[in-house]
Amino acid sequence: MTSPVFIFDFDSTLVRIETLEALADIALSDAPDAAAKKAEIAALTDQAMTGQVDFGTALRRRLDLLALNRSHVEALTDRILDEASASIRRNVDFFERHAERVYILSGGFREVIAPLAARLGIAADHVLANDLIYDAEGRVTGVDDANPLSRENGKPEVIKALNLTGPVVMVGDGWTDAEVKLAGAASRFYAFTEVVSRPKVIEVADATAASLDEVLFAEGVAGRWSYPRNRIRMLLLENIHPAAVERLEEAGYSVETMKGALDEDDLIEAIKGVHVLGIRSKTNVSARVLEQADRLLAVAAFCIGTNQIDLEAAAEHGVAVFNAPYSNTRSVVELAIGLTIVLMRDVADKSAAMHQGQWNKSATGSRELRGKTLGIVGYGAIGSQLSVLAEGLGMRVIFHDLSERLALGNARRMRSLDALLAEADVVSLHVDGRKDNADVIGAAQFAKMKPGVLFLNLSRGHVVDVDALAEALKSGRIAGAAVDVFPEEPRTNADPFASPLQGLKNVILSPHIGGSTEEAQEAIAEFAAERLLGYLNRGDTTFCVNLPNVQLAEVSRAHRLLHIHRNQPGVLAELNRALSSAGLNILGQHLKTDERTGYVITDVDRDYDPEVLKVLRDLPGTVRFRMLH
Ligand SMILES: NC(=O)c1ccc[n+]([C@@H]2O[C@H](COP(=O)([O-])OP(=O)(O)OC[C@H]3O[C@@H](n4cnc5c(N)ncnc54)[C@H](O)[C@@H]3O)[C@@H](O)[C@H]2O)c1
Ligand SMILES: O=C(O)CC[C@@H](O)C(=O)O
Repeated sequence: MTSPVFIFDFDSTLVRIETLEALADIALSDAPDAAAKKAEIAALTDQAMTGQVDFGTALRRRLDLLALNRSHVEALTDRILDEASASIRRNVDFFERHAERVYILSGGFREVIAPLAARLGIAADHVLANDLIYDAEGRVTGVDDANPLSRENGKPEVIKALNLTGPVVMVGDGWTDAEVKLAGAASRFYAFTEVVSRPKVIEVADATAASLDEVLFAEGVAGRWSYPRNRIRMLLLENIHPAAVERLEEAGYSVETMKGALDEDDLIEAIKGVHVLGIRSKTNVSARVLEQADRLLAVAAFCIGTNQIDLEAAAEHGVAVFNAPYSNTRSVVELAIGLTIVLMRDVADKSAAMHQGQWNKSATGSRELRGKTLGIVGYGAIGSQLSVLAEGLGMRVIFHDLSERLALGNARRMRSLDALLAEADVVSLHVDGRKDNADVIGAAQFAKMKPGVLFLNLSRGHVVDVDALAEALKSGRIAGAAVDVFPEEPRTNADPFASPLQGLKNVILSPHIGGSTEEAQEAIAEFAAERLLGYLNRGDTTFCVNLPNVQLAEVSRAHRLLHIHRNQPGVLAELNRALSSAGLNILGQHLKTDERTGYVITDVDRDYDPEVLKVLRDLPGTVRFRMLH
């Protein structure tokens, strides 16, 4: 089959701007009547692009309004590469590979288009555009009237004159692009809507393309197993920072967001057709949810904790789970320090009293941090940072951890939890949320703490028996507590909150905000979005918490086969036998296993019989098979 000739419009298609509007911003930057002129130019662009004013008239009227000179045009030319539309930037490889069958056809100006054409590997004689005419002082006096592109219906005329052979595919956002198809100069016309969507153009188009990926997919250019990114649906719950949405959309994926968490039944409904789920700590991704998730490839916890996800069930379904293990740790540590000081000075109750009109200036029971012993339970990413900051404030630090951890500074490791509880003036919990950690601190542990101790939990709610904590506070054994996490937490800000700790003296309750700072949320969004992109685009499982971790480079001039299987004997041998009997040329292969799962990544030459893919999908032990190119 002859590969089609692709003809691309420039403005609002290859680039996300309209050239004349961008030139107006530059040329009219100091003009007193700039706003009115720009509005007139934008209206003329729109009228020309929807076919209400003929193109030649609109072009000349806009140039008259602008009073352009060479420096204005050069200023735009200099930055035009930065204006390339997102899906064009993603597919530079397509242009480079097919340059001899790609044309740029534009009512815009050749010199503005030239740098992007060069970047995409498109030869100068494949750039069909208007030529600006300058006077001796470098002022633009108009365009070359002999060029058909300066007139109404110029685009079809220029295409017909090329006498192209084989199918001709026109891609553009405007009416002048639709005219190419309507005049019979193109076999197929895609209304390109990534930058702007014009209903009148869509109406006459053969198909709508929200990105270049859609066009390539429909035309079978990138291989018939490719999948346009905008068809990959991502659902982000729990008010995830917009930086994630921005990054994922920029990469071409379709992202939907919701402010709160969903309960199991609502999540089961919402997850249908979703390829990627983003959550924080309040959405439970249970085995039942995973069972019903018909398209799910990955879950990202935009936080540290992953105890809300059934990691084993996810692995059994070949669903990769990622989190952001470090991005909010500093925020938690700062809050723990702040809360400790506030508890030591009883500031929260004193402040509440003052709001009621009571002045209680007293030093009784107020203490400095300096010289006190902080007992950290769980010396991981957060506990160990807290250790360093607390020592910096003059505290003595002791810690207890189930695993062997390097003691930082002068911190002392305690052999048992009991030994730590017996010595600490402040006990701060930073253990992970594994199920076994339920009620790690209960009545027996409170009884072992020093009388007058302060207690903090910023880890997970189920780790502490809250009724026992309430009793220990009421009895005065514990002088104060700060609790950020609870066994039952409201799913949204609109849901009610209840706890036996409410109303108790010197108790600070916070709504699970240890990691809720702008810095942390933005950093998490960026980190987790990158992990998702790495997995979707490259198969990279670095930081994946339930599949073997493999760090991978971009797929380059190869097809990448990703095979997740149960870790049972013989799968790799079977897989390689299938590849070799299909005559595939293997360019590279990685295998990583954990006790449950095997993950094989195989890069192969592009030429092979697609039937082999069916064999790989059906290999015994296969959990999931995916292909990238
Ligand atoms: N409040 C918040 O907003 C917030 C923010 C971030 C993290 N967190 C929570 O904070 C906790 C700590 O996070 P992290 O990133 O430091 O985790 P981490 O996994 O780096 O460290 C946890 C440490 O606790 C140890 N541990 C586990 N169970 C233990 C036990 N029973 N006794 C002693 N040690 C035990 C582990 O060996 C590990 O070293 C997690 O539960 C996390 O979900 C809360
Ligand atoms: O943002 C959240 O919902 C959870 C924050 C924190 O508990 C975490 O696990 O990182």
